[in-house]
Amino acid sequence: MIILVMGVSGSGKSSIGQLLADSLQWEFSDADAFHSPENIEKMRYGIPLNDLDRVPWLLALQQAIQQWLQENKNMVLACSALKASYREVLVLDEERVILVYLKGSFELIQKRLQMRHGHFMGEKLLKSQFDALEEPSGAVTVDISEPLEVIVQNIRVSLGI
Ligand SMILES: Nc1ncnc2c1ncn2[C@@H]1O[C@H](COP(=O)(O)OP(=O)(O)OP(=O)(O)O)[C@@H](O)[C@H]1O
Ligand SMILES: O=C(O)[C@H](O)[C@@H](O)[C@H](O)[C@H](O)CO
Repeated sequence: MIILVMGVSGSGKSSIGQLLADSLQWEFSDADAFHSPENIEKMRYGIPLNDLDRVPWLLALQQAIQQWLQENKNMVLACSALKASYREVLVLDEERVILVYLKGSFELIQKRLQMRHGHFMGEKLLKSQFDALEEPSGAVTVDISEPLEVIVQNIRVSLGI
């Protein structure tokens, strides 16, 4: 099974995804590693990615997901997956690709991004992330104002794993 941890930049996908994977003793993958150098540069310069920029990235992720499913691998994938059309590319099997949505306010996430250093994605892009976000229906939704360990536990309880 693949747990796809989604949400805007700074919602905690990498932190929560890694902790969740550790607690389950599953592998963790971060969709940031699938971006082209051009996409990373764009974000570093504070330019939001558009739909076209995200196509090769989504297709590379789709290929990875397909392989994990074929291998019957248990994986946690951290990926923004902001729009419904992007999720359609990624959720290749509704029973085995499970969405976990990290939900939080603009203000809370902005504060966290202001404190985060050494990451190519700055606070400047947060508004564009919320503009692009189409909240998922039918996902496990968690409140990110809680401490990390509590969030991980809430996800595990909701998924029954
Ligand atoms: N529940 C939490 N409580 C306190 N701090 C948190 C929590 N979740 C995340 N953070 C902090 O908020 C910042 C953003 O988290 P993180 O980098 O995991 O988000 P992200 O969604 O992976 O971001 P991006 O998409 O930009 O890579 C980090 O500095 C992280 O330590
Ligand atoms: O779709 C997007 O705009 C991008 O995927 C971003 O969300 C970043 O990958 C990530 O969130 C920053 O690290």
